Amino acid sequence: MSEMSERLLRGTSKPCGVSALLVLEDGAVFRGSSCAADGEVFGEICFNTSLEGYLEVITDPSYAGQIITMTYPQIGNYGVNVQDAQSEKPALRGLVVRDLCTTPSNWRSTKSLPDYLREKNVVAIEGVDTRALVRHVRDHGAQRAVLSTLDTDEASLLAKVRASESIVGLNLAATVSCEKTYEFDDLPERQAFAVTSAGERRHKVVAYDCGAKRSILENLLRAGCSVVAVPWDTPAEEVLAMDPDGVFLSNGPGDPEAVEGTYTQVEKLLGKVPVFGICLGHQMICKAAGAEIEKLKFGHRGGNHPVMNLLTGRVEITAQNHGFGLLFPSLGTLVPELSGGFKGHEEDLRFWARSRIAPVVQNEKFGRIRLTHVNLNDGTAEGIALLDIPAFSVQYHPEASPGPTDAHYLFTAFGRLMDGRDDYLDIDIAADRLAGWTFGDVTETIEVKPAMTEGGR
Ligand SMILES: NC(=O)CC[C@H](N)C(=O)O
Repeated sequence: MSEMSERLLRGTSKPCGVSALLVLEDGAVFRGSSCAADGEVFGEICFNTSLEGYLEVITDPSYAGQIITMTYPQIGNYGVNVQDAQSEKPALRGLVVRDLCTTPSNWRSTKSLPDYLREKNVVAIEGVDTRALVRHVRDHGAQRAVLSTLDTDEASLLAKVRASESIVGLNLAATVSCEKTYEFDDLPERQAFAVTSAGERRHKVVAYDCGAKRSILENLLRAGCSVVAVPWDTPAEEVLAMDPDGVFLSNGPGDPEAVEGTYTQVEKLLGKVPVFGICLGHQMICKAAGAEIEKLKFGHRGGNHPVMNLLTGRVEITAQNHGFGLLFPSLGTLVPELSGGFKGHEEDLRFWARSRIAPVVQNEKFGRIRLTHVNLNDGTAEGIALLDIPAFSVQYHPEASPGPTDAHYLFTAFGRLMDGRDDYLDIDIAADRLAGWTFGDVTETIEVKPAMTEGGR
């Protein structure tokens, strides 16, 4: 066979590296070559369908405890721009790709992705049939996995993975939270935003950092907040003593049940100060309200998840990264007069999207809670708003990074909530975006720069 046809068969133009093995707990084996640091790592296998934004994914602290598979076949093409990183140190356990690019081309790139991964000691495998792997995970569900460049014996790795720790029940947020309280005041100029500087500081926000992506904190600055980040288990009394206008609950990794140190504090904060939660932060509000959280079969991770905003009927294309989700009926009993006359819960929440109704439940602790957002792919809950208390949250990522920016209006909404407005979620999403994410009331005209995607790519 010619060298070229061999390359075509392997789907990569690089010589084979050290052999590496990915073994799942159900016995599935995927062979490939080591393409970054050497080692043996254990974690939950998951996949992300984003077409770009690999550095943001790799550095998102929410991936602690997980081995990520990127479904896009070539990863690393535009190299590494450290400004895109969401944290200093990747928290993921390992990376699986079809083909890792060693010769990037982009004016913003300072190094290749394999060099960055080696520098950060991330174990990675390439040459894997990622389509087969993703189909396997979709059919058989998320599970424990081991990725090794040291041991290439399938039986030995299978025994090790079966003896490894599951992320269910583990408090991973504690491992990526900040150690002490700090002020976040760092807004690098990004090409993608018409608004490159922090807004006028109108609100003081205390942010629970359970592994916050920096772009979320940056967006709070753009939205006119000053931001003080506190560790995941900071007592509510300490937070209230700082006299904030609002409390933000960040994203974070792992099983929300295990993050009791946060949600028990959130329970005390709700009703005393406006609260906004994203992803794990959303789950913390749900847990504080006594709701049940389910583990999804294989999670939502990618940049094109359609979500309907039930208040407006508009569909947002959203960035997502979660493996657990709210069971909406567990929040309380349906209030028929606020739910289009319907008396019973629907398991598939797309029923409400089809009916164009944003149903309301009566929660034992916090009164009326409205379902505001529904995932149109699988009918799971994506957002809630408390009606008797100033608080709302979404399961997806309005900050994107990476992903579409349709949901940036939620940062505007948080500002309006802190202003005491009842109509805080009543925002013309398109106008909000076109204003270049001014995060204020969209009355002034602002020059919109042509690059409208995160990172200017
Ligand atoms: N990005 C996040 O905050 C993830 C939330 C949670 N750890 C989950 O996987 O469901």
